[in-house]
Amino acid sequence: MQSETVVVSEPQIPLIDLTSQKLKPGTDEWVSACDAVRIALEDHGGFLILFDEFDDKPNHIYASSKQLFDLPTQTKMQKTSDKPNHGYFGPGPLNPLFESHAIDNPLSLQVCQNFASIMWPEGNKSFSGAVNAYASGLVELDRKVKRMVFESYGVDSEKCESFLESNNYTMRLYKYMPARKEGGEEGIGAHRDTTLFTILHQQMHGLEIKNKHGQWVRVDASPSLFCVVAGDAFSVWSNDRIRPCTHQVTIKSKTSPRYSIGLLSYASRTLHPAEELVDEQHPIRYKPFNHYQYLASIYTKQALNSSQDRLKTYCGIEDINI
Ligand SMILES: O=C(O)CCC(=O)C(=O)O
Ligand SMILES: [Fe+2]
Repeated sequence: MQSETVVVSEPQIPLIDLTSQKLKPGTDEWVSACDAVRIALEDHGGFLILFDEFDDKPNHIYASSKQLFDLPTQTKMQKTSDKPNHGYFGPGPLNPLFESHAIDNPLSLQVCQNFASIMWPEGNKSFSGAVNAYASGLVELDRKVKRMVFESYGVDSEKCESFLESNNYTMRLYKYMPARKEGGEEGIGAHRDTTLFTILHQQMHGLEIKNKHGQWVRVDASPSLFCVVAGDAFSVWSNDRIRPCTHQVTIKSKTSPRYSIGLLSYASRTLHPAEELVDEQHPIRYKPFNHYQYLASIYTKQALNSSQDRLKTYCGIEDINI
């Protein structure tokens, strides 16, 4: 049953219902849903999902997130990462309202506990448990969506499972300070993610995604409403059948901070365009892709100042017919 709290202001982005009692693999409804997911991604690079297998975890995770962001800046900065773009971001001149933490491999309770013990020397079981449980629900959703895309493209399920095994997950917690201007303020500007997929959940509205008509679609907040956006790496796998979705966050509230959560997936092994998606009409578009090398390459000063398409610069193959 569709959750009563869901209101999508401008539903020009497909909304797919993956709530628990529906959609058993093998049924006609399942096959149509797989096609709907693929078409939404091909058309818009993203879509909205209703998913309700979280019980009351959203409240727990947001209470934990608030507790984390309330810590002193010095404490929060103690968490660093060897992986590019996987550390803590404090508010800066470019994004003055935005702050974010990354927890790499949140499916491991040990990792979540290690993170918590950097933030709270005595540990914080409630925090690590909430992050681990919410991440597990999001990973389940991510895998479901990817299986649906593979199935709709007719890619063998063994290949799909092997692809899923090679995905790395990072959970990001976000906080945005209230807007300082009448009419709202940019929380994070228009951008595309570098991931395979990013699954976003928000406690307060603010997320906007650009649909295939170039319109900004506002996504309302609800415990069971998620937004999937494809990132650069999925263009490589899909050989450009699926292009990344541009999105941004606009902060309207002048009183309350906005909290949101992202599950970001990365390829831990070299990624190649799927052979099923390469043919005469769709010549191969990308060379083998190393995700973490790619991240390291695009955050250099030179790359950040370049107007070229960052993915094509890194591993694009020129179309010999042009
Ligand atoms: O806060 C959100 O809803 C989205 C954040 C986002 O798009 C990002 O950090 O890449
Ligand atoms: Fe993003």
